[in-house]
Amino acid sequence: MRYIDLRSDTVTQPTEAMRQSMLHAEVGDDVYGEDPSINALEHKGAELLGKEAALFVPSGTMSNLLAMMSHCQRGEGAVLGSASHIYRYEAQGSAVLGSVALQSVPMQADGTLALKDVRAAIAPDDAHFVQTRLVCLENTHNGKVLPLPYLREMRDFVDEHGLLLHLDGARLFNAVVASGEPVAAIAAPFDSISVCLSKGLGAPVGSLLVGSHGFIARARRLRKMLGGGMRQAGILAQAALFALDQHVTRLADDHRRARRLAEGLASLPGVALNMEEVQTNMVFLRLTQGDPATLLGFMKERGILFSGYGELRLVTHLQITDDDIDEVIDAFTEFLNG
Ligand SMILES: Cc1ncc(COP(=O)(O)O)c(CN[C@H](C(=O)O)[C@H](C)O)c1O
Repeated sequence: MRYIDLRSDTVTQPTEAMRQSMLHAEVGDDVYGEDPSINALEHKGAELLGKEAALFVPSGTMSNLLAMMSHCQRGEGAVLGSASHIYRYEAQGSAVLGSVALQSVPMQADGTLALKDVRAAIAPDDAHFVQTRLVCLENTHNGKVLPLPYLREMRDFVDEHGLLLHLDGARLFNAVVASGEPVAAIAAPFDSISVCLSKGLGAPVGSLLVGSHGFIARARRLRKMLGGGMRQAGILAQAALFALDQHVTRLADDHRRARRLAEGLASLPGVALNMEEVQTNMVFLRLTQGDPATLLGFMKERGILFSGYGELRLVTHLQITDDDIDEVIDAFTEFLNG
């Protein structure tokens, strides 16, 4: 059975054209630095984001972990949003494996961290406290694009306080397409950026961690220590190169479909949905009538999957079509008009 799978853009599958590209990838042993496709991808990633170097990493979670461990020594602290992926959905790996203290602050409705909250979280220079070293942002956050002026303001803030700045840019290219800003402009304020290739871009595996030569050299050693050294993974890197060439501008289709889905659902009785938050490929909604678990079961019977409890999340992506959007709106209408 083919599902209309709106659980996440992590479910994207390689297209036939991408598979053909993968088939002919040049490969080598990446631990020796000899995989031509991985080297090409890392070079392209660094160049695109305007940084010195990049590292191909098996997952976004590992990419963020390497950033935290490369920036922060054992016992140093990182300030990040309490609803950020690094804080909530990466098993606190930075703390467990990297001994980095995670200093969470509230996230504002638009996905930003209030400077006053970040300032308050910075530990005083006193042996009773950790030494705060890093601030982490997430763009997009729950599908919302962080404004470029805010990113530049945060850069000035961390410079003022002698801190470093990391971006969890799992959906960076969604932010690029939605904002119209060049990727290098969005990346410029950050010391390091993690970019997922396996979400909306449609590669089967992988992320790129981008930063300075020294930072990436440390991250490369830590990746090996964590067992992330890869051999002939150029097959995967070639998919990512294909995605960067062919799947960036089409993210606008995902955004258009998400907006159309949201507009179709927002008008239904029993749905609470904020259209202003539908900025890229994610639609969040709450039911004001009916039980979310009952809805999820009703939808699954009709071959429609999405996630969330309380607040529901529907994510459009490479394999979601215009007809799928119509079908989902019709199914919601049937459920809510009972
Ligand atoms: C902002 C951000 N940063 C990092 C990651 C981790 O990427 P992976 O480790 O899954 O490759 C994710 C994955 N997000 C997944 C999803 O959205 O379905 C789940 C929640 O882990 C993410 O959303």
